[in-house]
Amino acid sequence: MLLLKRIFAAYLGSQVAGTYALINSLHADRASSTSILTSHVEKDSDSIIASQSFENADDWIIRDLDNPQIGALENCVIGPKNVIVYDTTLRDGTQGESISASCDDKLKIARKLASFDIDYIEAGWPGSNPKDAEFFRRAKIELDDSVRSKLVAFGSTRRKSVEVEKDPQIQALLDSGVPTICMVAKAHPWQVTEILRASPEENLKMIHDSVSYLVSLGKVVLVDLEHFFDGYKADPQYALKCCETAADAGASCLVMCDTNGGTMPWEVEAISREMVNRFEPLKTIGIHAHNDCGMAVANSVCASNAGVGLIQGTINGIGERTGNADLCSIIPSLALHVESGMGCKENLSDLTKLSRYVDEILNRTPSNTLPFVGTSAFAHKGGLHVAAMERSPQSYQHIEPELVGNEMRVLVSELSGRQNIMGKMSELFGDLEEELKSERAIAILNRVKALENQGYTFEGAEASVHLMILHASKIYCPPFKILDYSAQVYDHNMDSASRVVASFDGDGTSGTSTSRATIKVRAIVEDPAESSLKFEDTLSVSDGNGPVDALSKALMKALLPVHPSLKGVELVDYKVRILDPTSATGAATRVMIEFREIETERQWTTVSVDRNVISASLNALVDGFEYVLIDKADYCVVWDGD
Ligand SMILES: CC(=O)SCCNC(=O)CCNC(=O)[C@H](O)C(C)(C)COP(=O)(O)OP(=O)(O)OC[C@H]1O[C@@H](n2cnc3c(N)ncnc32)[C@H](O)[C@@H]1OP(=O)(O)O
Ligand SMILES: CC(C)C(=O)C(=O)O
Repeated sequence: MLLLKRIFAAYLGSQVAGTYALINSLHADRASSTSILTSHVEKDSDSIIASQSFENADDWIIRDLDNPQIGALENCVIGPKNVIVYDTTLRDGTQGESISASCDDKLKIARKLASFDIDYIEAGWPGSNPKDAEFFRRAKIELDDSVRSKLVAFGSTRRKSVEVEKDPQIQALLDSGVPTICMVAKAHPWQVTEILRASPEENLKMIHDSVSYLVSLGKVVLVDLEHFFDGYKADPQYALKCCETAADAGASCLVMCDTNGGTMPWEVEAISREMVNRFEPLKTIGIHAHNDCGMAVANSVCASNAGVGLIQGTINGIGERTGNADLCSIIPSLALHVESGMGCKENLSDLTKLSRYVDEILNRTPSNTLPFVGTSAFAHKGGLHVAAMERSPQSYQHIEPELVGNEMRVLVSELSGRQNIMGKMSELFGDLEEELKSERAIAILNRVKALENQGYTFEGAEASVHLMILHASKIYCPPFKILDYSAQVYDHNMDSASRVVASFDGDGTSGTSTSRATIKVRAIVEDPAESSLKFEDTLSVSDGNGPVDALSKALMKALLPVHPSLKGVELVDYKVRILDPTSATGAATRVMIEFREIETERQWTTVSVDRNVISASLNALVDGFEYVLIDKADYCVVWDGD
């Protein structure tokens, strides 16, 4: 107790009353957050005493949490067990190829990140373009004040021959109006002399002037030390000098950047440990890793293991070149495998939604293979895997998918075993007699393997697998079937504008081809007079942009009077793949069609293979319509013999 009093007295000295954290500086102890005591103290008051005893006075350091000029990031609890999550999707993420976000998009993503409780959201470079400046103007009004996340404006140190007060880019950072600023500074002597074309001393002055100016105006400043790891390896003294200059000027956090993404995890861990020993806990140490060697997540996790307190990254790993460290991997890895503390940990089950939302807003096709959040992250294909999963889900999963809001899936393909099919049968029919299930599963499995050998692929077409299982059951009756069909294409002007040569010798008119399809459908309908079901045949004709479009419309026209709910079904994708290109126009084609039901947003895909692309397309269309009707038809009839 006496010791504690002495430490506070020694450290507070001339300080004013305020909130202080007492932190054990022995890094080995950092894993335990009990080594940290935060206390509101009155100067010279005895009330600071906590009912804990402290063994070794020299191991304790006081951090002033009210004064950003001295302190590290506010309320940050450091150590491998606690991490501050810093998102740069809206800044470095948008530096990725083909990624562009409007101001509205950025606001939507910022709101989503805030609802996930990300600690810091780096939202853009206001000195770079009007859109980013507008973002900060609108964010002040449109982002809810109650969100815990802090918005960060990004910029660089002042230009080499410009006074800091007159640097327009620094002014834009101030104009952003946010209290937290992150600025990039060079930390590699070669980069300074060759790229900035400044002297090493000039660079230090640029860092000092820029940080101290912003801090003097009350800003909390993080410094992103560009090329830090390469700089540290080339000239550790200079890299550390850059850090010390930033720290002395009042920066709260020093972020080590692996800008070129070429540093290995063991190097990151060793250098991070040096930095933590030197600067923590008075300053927070952070990491910003790029993925050029595919090491960005590993590097970030290793840095955390060395005691780094802040990790920068982006959602889905988007960013310059091969991207940034993916927060969708780092957050769950640290939360679930390292058991680190994080502000957003409670929202972990929303992670998959967050990942897909960001892709949707940025108009990107989500990558299936993303760890934790991809649709394949918990998809099981190999027969042995699926059989083992049936006995215990732990056999081939590192976590329960629900923890990150994802789901387990079983794929059916030529690599399946009985269990892949039996699982699907249980989903469809509930409890079936085990022997019957196993017998049928083998028959279905053999058919799957034979069809995949012909070019079918079932793992992306679960609706077709579902139908195959139903059709194998003696009691299933499809709600309709096609009795016959024909499709024609008619063109009376081959010089129309749709030919590439039309601009030379055509008459410039638009395409003149017409496609027409005729289809005869037998559907099961209710007979109100008899209170029973009966078959009804309909012949329908439709024109379309091409023969497949005409067939799709004719089929819809025949089915709608019987099944009005089909009105809400649309085709969202139609893929054709030639399976044996050497057969040229006579090649077998695989058609995959993706459907969507607007009301429920349910999506499903069907597959068919045929040497005739029209037949393959019609079969996939029929399967798609049949699949959606299964849930809606509550009857079960056997066809009358034919
Ligand atoms: C590692 C990173 O990802 S850092 C972030 C990178 N992001 C971006 O560049 C996106 C936003 N950038 C932009 O909009 C523009 O590049 C701007 C507005 C910042 C600057 O545009 P311009 O004034 O036309 O400069 P330009 O893009 O050619 O950059 C080169 C200048 O920046 C200076 N510069 C580069 N890094 C720094 C730095 N850390 N501190 C100060 N100046 C720097 C260079 O010395 C050079 O100036 P000089 O010609 O006087 O020597
Ligand atoms: C500005 C910093 C953080 C950066 O993007 C990098 O060094 O890669």
